Amino acid sequence: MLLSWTAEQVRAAERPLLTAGAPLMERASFALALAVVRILRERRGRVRGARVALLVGPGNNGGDALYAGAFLRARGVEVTAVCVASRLHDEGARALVAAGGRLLRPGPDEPATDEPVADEHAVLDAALVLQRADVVLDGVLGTGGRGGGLGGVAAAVVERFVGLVAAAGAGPAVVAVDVPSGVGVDDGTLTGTVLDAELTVTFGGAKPALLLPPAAGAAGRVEVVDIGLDLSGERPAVARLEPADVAALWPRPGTGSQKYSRGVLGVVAGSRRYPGAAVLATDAAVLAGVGMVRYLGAVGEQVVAHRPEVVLGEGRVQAWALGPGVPPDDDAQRARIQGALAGGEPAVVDAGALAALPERVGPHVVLTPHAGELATLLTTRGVPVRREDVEAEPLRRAREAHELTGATVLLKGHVTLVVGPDDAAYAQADAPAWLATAGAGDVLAGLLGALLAGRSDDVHDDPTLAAALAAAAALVHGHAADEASPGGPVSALSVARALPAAVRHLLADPGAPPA
Ligand SMILES: NC(=O)C1=CN([C@@H]2O[C@H](COP(=O)(O)OP(=O)(O)OC[C@H]3O[C@@H](n4cnc5c(N)ncnc54)[C@H](O)[C@@H]3O)[C@@H](O)[C@H]2O)[C@@H](O)CC1
Ligand SMILES: [K+]
Repeated sequence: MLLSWTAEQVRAAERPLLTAGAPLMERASFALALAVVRILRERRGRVRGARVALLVGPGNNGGDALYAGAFLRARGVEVTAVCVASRLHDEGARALVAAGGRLLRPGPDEPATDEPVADEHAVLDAALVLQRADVVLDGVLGTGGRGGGLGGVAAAVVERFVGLVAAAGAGPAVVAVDVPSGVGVDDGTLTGTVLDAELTVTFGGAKPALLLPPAAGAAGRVEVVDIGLDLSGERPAVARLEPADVAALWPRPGTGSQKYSRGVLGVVAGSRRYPGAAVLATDAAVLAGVGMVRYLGAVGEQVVAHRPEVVLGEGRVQAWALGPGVPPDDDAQRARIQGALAGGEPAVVDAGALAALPERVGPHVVLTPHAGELATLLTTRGVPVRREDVEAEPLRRAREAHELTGATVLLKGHVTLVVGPDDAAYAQADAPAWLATAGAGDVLAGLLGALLAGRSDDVHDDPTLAAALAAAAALVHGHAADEASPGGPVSALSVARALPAAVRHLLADPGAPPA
């Protein structure tokens, strides 16, 4: 499991070590320099003679960059620090200069003030230094950053640099120091000017912004460096499940299992207008390995024609998948959905079922909206927001929906967020971009329903488990898409078809990357 901690949690963990004189910055900057050395070797074969530019802000984040620069000088790298704040980490700057590095000061502003930048030429010179480098280290702001992007000289230099790179069609590798400077470290917001990184080297533990959309998109690959912090007593702010975690969560049949003990999923989905949603949801549930699927709705014939395993009509179930392909004006389905939710079994509430959600439910109910549906849900509950607001602050909005409804909330997106009770938050980045296709959500609803049915008793005992299962479903969904069509276009039906292989691979060798 990849875990992340807030800026404050990391600061608190640093404190006792700093008091005891532990060389945290030395550890951080040495690891940072090694990461740069690896990139230089990959990019140009040798380290000596390479050019590295540092973007340096006023605090310890800049200090990390400056010390890393000094280490790189010792390996024969030409290092120039572009200092974009009036303050500077003095010892770091002295170490760099003593090692033969160069300091460039394009202007006097603080990194995020909106004051106009005086000297266009100095800004261009600084941007050219960055553009001509093999690697740029972004050390303007780290955990001390307040979000909202860069300002002042920092923004001017970064914008100019990005323009030069775009015009040239290629540029240096950008490595973010701890986090991309200017992101909302704890909430993952991404506004204003932020330099996109290819790699983020982060210290002591990942920060939420490195997992959460939209900021995670600016972080690139994330490398966590152990600098000796003890965060074991802290509750992580945001987690990301990895294959081994999913293997541990997945219900496996034993020799004594039969279809009822393995879980029966009730599916209320589809309509004459959208029969495919019922087919996809039931297909995914069957193929995810649930004991049995019961279908309730108007298109049973089509469902059974596609999946003869499905049973039609009412009966006992251990969990529900509700809503795919159900239009808001379908009173019969709406009544079934409300009846299902009143029964208290774990349930997935998707698409058309979101409008039938009672005022309050428990966390055993998992909502699976996309950003637009979450905006509608919040608006109807007195928090008027638009889709763009949800996309800008997905964690905050998913939390609001959890607080307003009581449900576990899975917010679909390129990175899927899951929010549940006790501040649980997961950010799963398993889905290839190709998975943004019609019907993919219906497959996820059936898949998650199967998982809830298989672990229904455990969810009753501990409703907080629903959030972990929802995150696991997001991971399996992404792996199935990769399995169905590695690196290429994928249809929802082929994702469902790939579920058995995806699950089999996860259970057999959870350490292996997806096919
Ligand atoms: N404390 C330590 O010993 C260690 C700190 N580390 C590094 O130190 C970083 C944190 O350092 P700092 O706490 O000095 O903070 P930063 O270096 O992130 O930021 C420096 C200062 O910039 C100012 N600032 C923040 N947002 C601003 C804005 N929007 N406009 C203008 N000014 C703004 C604040 O006064 C802030 O303290 C970490 O991200 C990490 O890179 C690492 O070296 C590990 C050890
Ligand atoms: K940074």
